Amino acid sequence: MKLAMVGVGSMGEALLAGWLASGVVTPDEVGVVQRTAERAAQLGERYGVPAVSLPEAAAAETLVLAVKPHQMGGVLEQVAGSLGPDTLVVSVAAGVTLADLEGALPGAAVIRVMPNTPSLVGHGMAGIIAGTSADAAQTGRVVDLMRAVGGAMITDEAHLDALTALSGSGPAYLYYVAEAMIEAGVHQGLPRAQATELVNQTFVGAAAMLDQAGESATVLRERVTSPGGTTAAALRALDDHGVRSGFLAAVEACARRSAEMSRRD
Ligand SMILES: NC(=O)C1=CN([C@@H]2O[C@H](COP(=O)(O)OP(=O)(O)OC[C@H]3O[C@@H](n4cnc5c(N)ncnc54)[C@H](O)[C@@H]3O)[C@@H](O)[C@H]2O)C=CC1
Ligand SMILES: O=C(O)[C@@H]1CCC=N1
Repeated sequence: MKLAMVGVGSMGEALLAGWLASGVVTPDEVGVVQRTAERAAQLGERYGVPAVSLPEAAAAETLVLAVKPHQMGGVLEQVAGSLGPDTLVVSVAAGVTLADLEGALPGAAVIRVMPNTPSLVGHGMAGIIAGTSADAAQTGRVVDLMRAVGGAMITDEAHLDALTALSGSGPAYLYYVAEAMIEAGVHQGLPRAQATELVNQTFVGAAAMLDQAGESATVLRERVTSPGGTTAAALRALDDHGVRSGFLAAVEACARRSAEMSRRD
């Protein structure tokens, strides 16, 4: 088996669907471990991937662990007993350190990844940290997997809390802003469906500009802001309401929480 996944929830399914859509793996090369037969059947129907046992998964070329952080201890214990000699273990869990993973799986090649859910549509962003026993070819394999569903950045564990606070949790901040803008449009008297279309497409357009226009966010914002015009009035209101410092505080809180989770015992 080329790739097995334990825990196919929000993040696991985003990765699985993205990888299958990209063709980097095919359904016959994949196995999923699920807790309920119902969910396993659903994934089989949706993606054509078979359910496998945990020992079978633990012998795969690449074993992706995508359970919640507090579920990881139990899963690692089970994996340890049947890990294949050449199996590369990839954990996407926040707050489960390389030391935790390598302590539970002595001698195993382990790589930590912090992905995000836009992997589902091929626009993810992932931070990648190789453990002490992972070689360059194994790291390259994970980089290829993550590039198949978006961007990938090799980093070190010291930067992972900050990376989590930007790209790991970041999509939620943008959805939050989108929700607030839609609500504001409704307050202005627009039908909700129209407000939603206007906001969603504005996000798509602004994201494409950040990606493709070759200009910084600052330059792009300045181009929208006519002196003394409507945008300047709006941005002034955002500053008056502390939105910029709200984002600084949010990123700090996220990074702090990520660090706390890594220290739990
Ligand atoms: N949701 C997100 O945007 C991101 C999540 N992550 C990480 O991904 C991991 C999963 O998060 P979510 O997908 O949001 O959680 P989730 O709760 O949606 O998914 C976890 C899945 O694991 C399954 N599971 C639990 N124990 C299992 C076991 N022993 N055997 C087989 N399956 C088992 C659950 O049934 C569930 O489907 C977490 O560690 C999180 O830190 C990382 C980056 C982004
Ligand atoms: O909220 C969380 O803990 C996970 C990790 C990054 C995004 N979601």
